[in-house]
Amino acid sequence: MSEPQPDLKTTARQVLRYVRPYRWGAVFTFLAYLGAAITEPLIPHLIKTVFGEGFQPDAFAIWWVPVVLIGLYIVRGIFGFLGSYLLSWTTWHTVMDLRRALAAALLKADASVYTSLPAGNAVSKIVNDPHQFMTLLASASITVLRDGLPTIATLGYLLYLNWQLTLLSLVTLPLMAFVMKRINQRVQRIGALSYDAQMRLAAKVDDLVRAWRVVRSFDAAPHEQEQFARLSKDAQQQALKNSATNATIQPLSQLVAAIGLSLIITIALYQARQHNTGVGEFAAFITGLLLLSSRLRHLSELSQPIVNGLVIARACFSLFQLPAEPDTGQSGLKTPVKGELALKDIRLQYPGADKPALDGLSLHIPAGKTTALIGASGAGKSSVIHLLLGFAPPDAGHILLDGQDVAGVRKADLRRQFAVVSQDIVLFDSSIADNVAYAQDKDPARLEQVLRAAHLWDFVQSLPQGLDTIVGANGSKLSGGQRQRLAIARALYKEAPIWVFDEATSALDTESERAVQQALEQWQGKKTLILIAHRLSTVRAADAIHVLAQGRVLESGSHAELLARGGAYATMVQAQVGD
Ligand SMILES: Nc1ncnc2c1ncn2[C@@H]1O[C@H](COP(=O)(O)OP(=O)(O)OP(=O)(O)O)[C@@H](O)[C@H]1O
Repeated sequence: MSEPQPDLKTTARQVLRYVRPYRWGAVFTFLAYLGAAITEPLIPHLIKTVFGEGFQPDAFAIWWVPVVLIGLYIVRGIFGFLGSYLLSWTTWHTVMDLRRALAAALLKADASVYTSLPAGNAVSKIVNDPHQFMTLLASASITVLRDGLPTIATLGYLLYLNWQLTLLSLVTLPLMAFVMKRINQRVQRIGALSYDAQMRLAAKVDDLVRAWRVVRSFDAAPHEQEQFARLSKDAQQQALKNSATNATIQPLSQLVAAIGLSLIITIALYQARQHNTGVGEFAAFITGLLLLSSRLRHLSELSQPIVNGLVIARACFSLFQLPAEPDTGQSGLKTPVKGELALKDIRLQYPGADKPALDGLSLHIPAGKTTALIGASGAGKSSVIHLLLGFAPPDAGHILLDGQDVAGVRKADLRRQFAVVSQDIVLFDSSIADNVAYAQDKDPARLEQVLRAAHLWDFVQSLPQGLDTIVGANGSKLSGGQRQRLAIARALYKEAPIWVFDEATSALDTESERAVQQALEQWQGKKTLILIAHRLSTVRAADAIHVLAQGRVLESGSHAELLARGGAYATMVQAQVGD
């Protein structure tokens, strides 16, 4: 996310693209505010009539004044309501589309993105930012409509009353424009710094929630509090700088307006004395001018929400620049997929790593058999799974599924063949049934079958809400073993020919693990099972065991064969038995 930032005009065009589908909302908002604006010059006109004619005995009936005035404000009120409701309608529809598009960009981002994007920042960018910048931009549009349209109307009326004087009153505009330009540049720079400071704060809060157990067990609350306070102070300082810059806008614009206004009133008064203009016309002109100057002041303060809003929009749109996961595969898989895998001379080096994770690895995983991958931590076992699922392409070598090179296969087709229980269990804050039948239809009979196989059925039955029990954020209401078993049930529920269990039973007691293994026997011969485990008792019944070391296969065979060989596997078994 360190590419050069687009300028704010590009960002503004991008925002407008999202508003375009709701342009009729914007058009009707405009019309409502136009209606309200048209009533504006009627006020000085009314004053002119009251002052100019109202004091003569044969003038209009007195009751006419309250009727017209109240009527005028009722009409203004209706237009005002419609204007602000329609603007909200347009804004919220745009926010919804923006959020959808941002979430879509995140969902198709490359796997590498997820190692560098803090979840808190993603939340902020997708949930908060669109609302925040659209609110700022909408408030700016309201000012444009509420103040811009009456400005034009009043200006027209003033030109009609006294065009020379009106033109003279516009001399302060270039001065105002110059002052605003200088301030805007500063608002833009400091706004971006303030946004970054807030993102760092969001990332910290994300850490605090995720790591609460570590924080407490290390008694590190004061340490975290101190770090949070530092980041928070940083954000506050940037925000204050931002406010200070924004706050200079008002006094400066008022000063410029006051200069212009005093000039005009003096000249108008002089003209009135010279030409003996009526009191009514003078009063109308000054009232109009005062209304105009306050409107113009509001308009001059407009740049602040616009620049601030666009700075946030630009930062939020950085999600659109995330590299999407490449999916160059064109073909599907030949069905039915049996689930035979072959890895040939595979090399994989993660970006930024100084040595390859897999280095000339070759493996054959027969269909319908249980294949175990074992080896020391960092040997490359999970990296094999990373590649099998197409999260990254190998730097060299080929992966074949049923003899077909997967490089040419569409990612979705490939991934449909795998059901994975990974080392880090991820559960959704939803019901047990939702977690098991994730993104699929719920079939009660199958739910029971897989929950029984995962040795979790009795537990689910004992819960008052049963399958509808909500498991909490990432399954926080379950024990470690229950979370693992739920993840196993989810994998079993998916109709995939290949199952991958990466340390899937590490949190289970021996008895539960054995029960799960026995239950899995009903699928024996029908599924390809890849087991990764540190606990060697978990893999001893596997059809083939491959020992990995430093990204390649060290030795392969069944439990008995490897024991007989007396190599690395035999040493590992002895060490664990010794333990
Ligand atoms: N995203 C990543 N970026 C950089 N290096 C990585 C990344 N993921 C893994 N590695 C490195 O690749 C090597 C192999 O890691 P891998 O996770 O495949 O090992 P493993 O055998 O599964 O280990 P364990 O038994 O501890 O899970 C390690 O040296 C690790 O540091």
